[in-house]
Parts: sequence; structure tokens; C-alpha cells
Amino acid sequence: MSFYKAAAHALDHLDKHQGSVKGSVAAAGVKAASTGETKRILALVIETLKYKPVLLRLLEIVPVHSLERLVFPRKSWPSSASLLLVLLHDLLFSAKGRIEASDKWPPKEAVLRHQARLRAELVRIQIKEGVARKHDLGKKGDASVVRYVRWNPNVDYHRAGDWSFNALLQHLDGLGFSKVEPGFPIPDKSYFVDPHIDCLLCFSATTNWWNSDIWYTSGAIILQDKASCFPARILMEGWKEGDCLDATAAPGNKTSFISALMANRSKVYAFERSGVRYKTLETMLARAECRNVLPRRADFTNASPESDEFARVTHILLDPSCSGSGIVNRLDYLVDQAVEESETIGERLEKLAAFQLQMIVHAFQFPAAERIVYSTCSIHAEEDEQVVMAALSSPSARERGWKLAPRAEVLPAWERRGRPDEMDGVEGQSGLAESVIRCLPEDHTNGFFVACFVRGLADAKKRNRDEPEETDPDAVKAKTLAQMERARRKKQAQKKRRRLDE
Ligand SMILES: C[S@@+](CC[C@H](N)C(=O)[O-])C[C@H]1O[C@@H](n2cnc3c(N)ncnc32)[C@H](O)[C@@H]1O
Repeated sequence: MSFYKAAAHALDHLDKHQGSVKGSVAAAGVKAASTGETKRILALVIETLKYKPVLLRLLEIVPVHSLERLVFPRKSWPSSASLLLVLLHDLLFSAKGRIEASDKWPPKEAVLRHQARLRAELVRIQIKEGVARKHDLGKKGDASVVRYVRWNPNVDYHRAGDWSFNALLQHLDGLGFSKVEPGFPIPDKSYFVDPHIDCLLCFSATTNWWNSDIWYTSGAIILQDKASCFPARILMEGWKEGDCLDATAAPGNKTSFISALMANRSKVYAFERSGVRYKTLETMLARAECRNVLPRRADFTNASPESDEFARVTHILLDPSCSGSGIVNRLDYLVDQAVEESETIGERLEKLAAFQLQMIVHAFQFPAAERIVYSTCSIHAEEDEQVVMAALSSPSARERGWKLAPRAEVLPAWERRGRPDEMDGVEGQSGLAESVIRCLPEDHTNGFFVACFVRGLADAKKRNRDEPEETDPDAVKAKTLAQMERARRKKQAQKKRRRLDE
């Protein structure tokens, strides 16, 4: 399949709202000859989407599809409309300004027959729009989308040369960047130090200075969304000693931040179930020089809490698989409408929530654990507040004394907290929503949720007299599903009571 036809297929796919821009090439079933070819096709798709409105306007004035009906039939595969768009993009907006195919290829011949008129009409549109350069006719990205760069101190501790935070700021100075006060929009060639995570820098989405930069290729900086830094920061608050366990680690962004916050001391057990993702985790940990991390390709729910090797695990991170509904795709603005939610979303959330709860309840069993952070990149209460409430009402939480950490220990300066309608009032408790945090795209982050469970040392010691816990995974799953159902019914009853009271 030709390069242009492959890109047209991906565009057709997106037109039917079947996925993300990045996933469109694979999802459309396009088989590229190499990774480089896939990247080239994706770049053309992205660029064509950027200029799609002006290209469609141009085609209304110069209707190449009607004038060349034999070459661009109404019914074709890929569609003539998409093929025309990618060809016009390359002719009018690509750096080379030409269609890269044989001069004898009929679609190219057909477009070139109209090129003089197309170019003249494009200049007219440009004049009408009052823009100096034709490239200013492209869609602009969402100004609220920004890029975060996290400084990785692990490299500074171990490598020759100066890889300190100050050295990074000097490097940026050398690249012509200015440090400004936190605020949005961020001017071009500027950045600020994030007010909540002090090793995080924030740039406008228009820059990608790190591509091929030694600070990036050597692991001294890591691209990580701000919200995704919160779980490690909250987990390690006040940490002095003890081991840590990351239950769901790949690709390893949070693990590497935990390792950095521990200054590469003690141990971090990093679990990852998937073989492919485990390889990514290993690569990431090596690049980020995380020497205190022990990666393990295994299912966390099969890890025995009573095992001697976990006897010093005081801190646990749970960032399990979730619906990902909070993730803001930086390319989303190029697609006209959001992907419609599938009809089975409710069922999917239910399954995910049961799995998430199972992971928390398993983590509750670790005898020395004092602090457990649970996070998702989901905006659905079913995976967030509702899972936390079900976990709090589980027998393990009650027996072992797990409760939510107060706001003062959970990034208190972050204003957006949990949803009170999902947490408060349950079992007469109030203010619980203040303990957890939420992030939304308007906060210039991905949609995200973080909760922190804590218990005192006295509770941890209580383990010796606890009754034996259920360890069979199927039995635990059945139990957690039943807990969720009980919590859901309780909440429904409360809502009903409240409605009757009103
Ligand atoms: C949301 S991702 C974790 C992202 C990671 N914390 C980071 O910040 O880079 C969830 C990961 O958990 C893994 N996973 C899911 N269930 C697991 C289990 N029971 N045990 C270990 N890993 C699991 C998935 O394969 C996936 O890689």
C-alpha cells in the first residue's frame, strides 16, 4: 500500500471516531514497512488534520474530486476525500512543497492539473484571514495543554559531571529559555518551576527542546505529567526508612520518582504483570539510574504479604490499570468530536473497580505497611471515591486500622479535593472528601485521583493477633465484589433517605 493511501486509511478510521490520533495508523490495519515509515505516516496524518479545515475550504472553491471523478470516484477504499486531503497537504503545506510519488501516479497527475489554481486560491484565503504565513492557517493546540519535565536527581548522585537542578536551569538558559513566574498561558521560550512539585518544570505545549537533548537521552530529566508525580510525592511524605513496594510499576515513571525521593536508599520492590511492559520498566529503571529498585515480573496479588522479604515494606503504591478516562491526548484537538463511550462502559467500570479494590485489600495485608497510596488516571467516581469507600469499609481495613490520611498529609496546597457527594455522609462520616485529591484538565494536568491510606505503628503490630486472612485470589475477588455491592446498596439507601428528608 502506498504511503499516501496508508495515511488516507488512518484518516478514514478517525472520521468514524474509532480511536485516538496516535493509535489510528495501527487501528486502521495499516502495515508499514518499518517503525520509521509508521512515524512518517503518523506525522502526515497529524499535519493533514491540522490543516483539514482550510483544505476543505479550498476544495469547495476548487472541487478537484468532481473535476477528476474518474481518478477520485465517490466510492473508493480508502475514500477519495481522505486521499485528496493528504495529497493536497503535501503539495501546499509540506516542507518540500510536493507530492512524493511517481509523476505517473494518476492521483498525483490529477492534483497537479489544478495546482496553479489551488495555490492562487490558498493565497486568497490567507489574505482574507489576515495571516502573514500560510502555516498560520492551521489549527492551534489547546493553550491549557502544557508539558512537564521532571528533574531526576538519581543521575546527579552517580554520574560524573554536574547534573544538578541548577545545572539544568543553566542548560535551559543556554538554550534561550527564560524562567518566569507560574501562570498560564506560558510564553514561548519560557518555563516555570511548578509550585507543588519542586523538581518539576512546566513548558508550553509548543516546545520539545528535549528531543535528542543529552539531559533527556541520559535520563537526567523525565517527561511526566504533573498529576502523575503526586502519588509518589504523597506516598513518600515524611519517609525516613523502610522499604517500598510499587504494585503496578510499568512503564516506571512513578517508581523512578519514588526511587529519587528515597535518594536511591533502602529497597523498592516493583511488580509488573505484563511481560512486554516489564521490559519497558527495566529499560526505564536503568536509564533513570534507579539502583534501589528490584523489578519483578509477577502479579502483585500473588505476592505473599507474610513473606520475610516484605517484612520491612512500610510504603505501598497502587496505581492499577484503570479506564484512563482522565488522560488528555495532546492531539485530541485535531479530531472534531470525542469518541463515543461504549454502551458497556458501566460493566467495564464495575470490573475495573472490583480489581482495584482487590489490589487495595491485598496491600492492606502487608504486616509492616503504614502508608498506602492509591491512584488512577480516571475521572469516574466508580474507580475513585467509590473504590476508596469500599476499601475503608472492608473487614481488613477495620481489623488493621486503615483510614484515610488527613488533608494536611495529602498535598494540602492542592485545592481540588474529592467529591463530597460520593464520600461524605456514608456511615455518618464527613469531610472525607478533603482527604483525597482530584485533578482535571482545567488544572493543566491529566484527569487524576489520589487517596492515601494510613495506620499507626500500634495498628501494624496488631497483625500477630489478627485472624488469618483469605488468600485464595478467587475468594478475595468474590469478597471484594460483595463489599462493593454492599457499599453501593448502602449509598443508594442513604440517597433515598436524603431525598425523603428533603
Ligand atoms: C496504570 S499502569 C501503571 C503506571 C505506572 N505506575 C507509571 O506511573 O509508570 C498499570 C500497570 O499495572 C500492571 N498490572 C495490572 N495488574 C497487575 C497486577 N495484578 N500485578 C502487577 N501488575 C499489574 C499493568 O500491566 C500496567 O502496566
